[in-house]
Amino acid sequence: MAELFDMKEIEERVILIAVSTDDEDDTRASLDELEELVKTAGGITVDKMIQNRERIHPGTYLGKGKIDEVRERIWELQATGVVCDDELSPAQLRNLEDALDTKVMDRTMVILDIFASRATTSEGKIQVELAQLKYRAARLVGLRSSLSRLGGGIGTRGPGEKKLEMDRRLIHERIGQLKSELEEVKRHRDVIRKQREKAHTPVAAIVGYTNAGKSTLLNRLTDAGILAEDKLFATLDPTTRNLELESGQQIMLTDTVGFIRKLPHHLIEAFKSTLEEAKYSDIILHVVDCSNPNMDMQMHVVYETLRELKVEDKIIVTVFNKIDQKEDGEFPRDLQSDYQVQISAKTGAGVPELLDTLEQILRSQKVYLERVFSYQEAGKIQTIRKYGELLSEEYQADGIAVKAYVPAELFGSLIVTK
Ligand SMILES: Nc1nc2c(ncn2[C@@H]2O[C@H](COP(=O)(O)OP(=O)(O)OP(=O)(O)O)[C@@H](O)[C@H]2O)c(=O)[nH]1
Ligand SMILES: [Mg+2]
Repeated sequence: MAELFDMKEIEERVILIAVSTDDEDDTRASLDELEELVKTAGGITVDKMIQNRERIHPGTYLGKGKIDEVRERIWELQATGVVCDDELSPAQLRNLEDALDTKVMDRTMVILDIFASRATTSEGKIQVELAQLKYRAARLVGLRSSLSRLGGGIGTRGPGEKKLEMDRRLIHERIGQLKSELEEVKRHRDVIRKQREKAHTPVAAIVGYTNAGKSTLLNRLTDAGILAEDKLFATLDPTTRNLELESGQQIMLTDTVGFIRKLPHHLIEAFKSTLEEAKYSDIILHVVDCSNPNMDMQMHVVYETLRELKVEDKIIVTVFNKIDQKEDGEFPRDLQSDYQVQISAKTGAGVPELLDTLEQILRSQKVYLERVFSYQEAGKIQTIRKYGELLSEEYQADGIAVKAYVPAELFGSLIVTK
């Protein structure tokens, strides 16, 4: 699919537009974020305009007066297009394009475009293409009437429409094909997950708003060598690395794609198997950029998205990151989570506390075991060493006295004498 902003030709200079239905500060923050998204996608923002309205205009997104104003600004600034901060309906897109006589894009298109340029693995590419096609298929239905209008009078099927019928069929065929490819990838993922479960290695998923510092944290903890950038959606594909804690306990850490407000629905659907990494984890590490003025809203979006993905009843550690950059001395709080730590993934401050917290959680999920194992049972002590935490072992005449924390599911097999 073609790039949204054609970087090879002249610069794309766009005006960002939003409709504010209640809190204007919030709309402004959302527009600032859209500017970042546009920049990441290769475009330049030349102006930002907000219309205060009771609700979004169902036919044209903006009201008539504002449309005239925007048209004038486009001319003054020689803008090449506009980007709306909400996902437009097919009709809104068409009407606004007609009214402004310029290229109209929306937030969803920009996000899809960034995802498309970031996807590197075949899974990522399949997921992006699927999301793009679904978005496009919906728009084609809308475009039909306008194109057939071009084709001829009432009752004549215009050439435009015939082509669209064909496009639509091809698109649906391709969607079907992509879906079955995704199924295959998913099966593979399930196999790996089962293996992990069998190995009794706990998994922690690193989630959070885009640009919070998730990849930087994983790199800090495991030398994962993942690209961490001051750009939105630097990471699309999940990376998993093993980490050995001080007690010898192993834990798998998975870095995931970041969340953002108004994350397009088709993207969530297409990226479900990637986003679901969090669902199959034992612990959620929620990384929050506590130097960001919109921290509260970002945390809210993360919780909402987790709910949407049905990630429930998990132990959550809120990792307040970038404390090195936080200006006020206030202590950030998250009332929704069980554990909280403050760190700087960049400088390493607070990381030992985070590791301690992980040990503490994993230990609390284990049961205490104190028993004398006969010498024939020495193999079981190996098992404890591997999956649990061996506190002490003492060689006595009648066997080996052991004190340890072991995973609950192994407890039964360790106390029966064979
Ligand atoms: N000052 C400071 N900057 C940080 C810290 N942690 C991360 N960063 C910076 O924040 C930016 C984003 O970091 P990433 O690790 O790529 O963030 P991410 O959450 O993985 O972002 P996405 O993959 O895009 O969702 C980078 O420029 C990092 O260098 C920190 O503790 N302090
Ligand atoms: Mg990342």
